Amino acid sequence: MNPGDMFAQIGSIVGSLMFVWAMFKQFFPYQLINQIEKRSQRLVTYVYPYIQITFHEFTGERLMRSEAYSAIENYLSSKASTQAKRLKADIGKNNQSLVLSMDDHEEVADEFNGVKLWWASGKHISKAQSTISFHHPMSDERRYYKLTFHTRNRDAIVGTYLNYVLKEGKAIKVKNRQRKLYTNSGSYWSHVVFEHPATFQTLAMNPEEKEMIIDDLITFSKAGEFYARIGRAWKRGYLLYGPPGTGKSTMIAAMANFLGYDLYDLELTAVKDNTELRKLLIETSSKSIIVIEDIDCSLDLTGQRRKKKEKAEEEKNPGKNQQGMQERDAKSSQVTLSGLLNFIDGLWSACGGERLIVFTTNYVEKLDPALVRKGRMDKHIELSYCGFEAFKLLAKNYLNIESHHLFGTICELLKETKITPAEVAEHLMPKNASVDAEIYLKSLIQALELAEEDARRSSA
Ligand SMILES: Nc1ncnc2c1ncn2[C@@H]1O[C@H](COP(=O)(O)OP(=O)(O)OP(=O)(O)O)[C@@H](O)[C@H]1O
Ligand SMILES: [Mg+2]
Repeated sequence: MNPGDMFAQIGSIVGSLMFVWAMFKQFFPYQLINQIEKRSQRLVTYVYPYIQITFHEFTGERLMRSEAYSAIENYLSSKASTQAKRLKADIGKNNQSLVLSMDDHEEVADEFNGVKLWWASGKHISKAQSTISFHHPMSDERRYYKLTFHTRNRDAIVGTYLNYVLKEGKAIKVKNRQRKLYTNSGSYWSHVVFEHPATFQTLAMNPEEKEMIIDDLITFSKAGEFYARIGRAWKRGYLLYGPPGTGKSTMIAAMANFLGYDLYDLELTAVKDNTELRKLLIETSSKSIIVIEDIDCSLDLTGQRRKKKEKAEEEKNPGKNQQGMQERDAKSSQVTLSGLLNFIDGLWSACGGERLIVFTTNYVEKLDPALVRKGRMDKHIELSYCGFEAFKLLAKNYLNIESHHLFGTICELLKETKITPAEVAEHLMPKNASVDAEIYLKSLIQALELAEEDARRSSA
């Protein structure tokens, strides 16, 4: 008998059995049917030693999309793109790249610590036509993922693997999300899409220092368990200082791009008091960088000290200074830097999730040493005038050259002149279609010579 005939016969036998079973069910008591079904289930488990777990797209409330389902979808997207034959493509949340996922009724295999398992995608189509489905013909399809694995691996899969899948899936989601730049007006955040092109590759600065910062960021972003173990908030403070145009803001954008974090640009002068500040800080999400630019301008950094001094004077000459103090209090924002730092310590310990806080200033010497001591701000980074290494990177980025006979002259001039990367970039910026590097380099040399002469004249 050929296989075709054999299957045809088996098919007809199964068909007749099912018919008999349906008849049987109508005439015999419910308890008996239940018993038979239970036993046959046990027999199937014996012959088919695999466990299946189903993850539905919508759980509980019909319209709540399951978090597990979307994490699995993200997790499987890379596997699907290499294994599945039928894929679905959609534009990602960042609006920039296509995200692939497996189409319905596809299967991909995965391996975890030597255990093999299979993921299959499927969908149920509900027959009931609801009013919703009239407008959204797709809404009656309920998708799901089914995980199949051998019974003997139950502990490894249920215990470790599933957690691993969820964690990975969520991490991929964070990486693919569209990032935002938040700014506050008063005590409300509003946001725009964050699409700053700055990266550490394009940031001109001392290469070793850059490497150190990148290492620091990587260590921080992976240290969740460490911070939890030592019982501290998962946060890190940076103070970026240096003259205008040395790349402080650019570095913040590069940090956000590198870590895939959102940016919160906190304008402290718009914040009325500490209560508003607390509200704003509580509303920041995890995986974000809170930026406070020019702290020396936005806060009365020496406020507490001055008040102490005035208080002492007030005690000496009662009545004399009172009016002045009240006026100043009313005028300036009531937010203090120490208040801010205390909030951050207290609040974020309770919120969880990683956050960076970055302060920038042009005048580091103006800051109260007690407030910027290590521990409060973990890392102080100086961004300074353009050195030769930084210049070479700018020349490569702007003019696409790695060496030139004028580099020697520029190297010498840079040693004696203070010029910011922003100014150098200005000279190297292509101004017309012809990209003759020499013209731009000569213009830079001219500017450097002028600056050098100025410096010599003013010191004389
Ligand atoms: N280190 C750098 N590497 C590459 N480009 C830079 C660098 N520094 C400055 N630039 C260029 O100069 C412009 C101004 O830099 P940026 O705004 O980062 O300076 P800043 O230090 O934040 O200045 P400010 O103190 O005035 O806020 C940037 O758009 C960038 O193109
Ligand atoms: Mg800036």
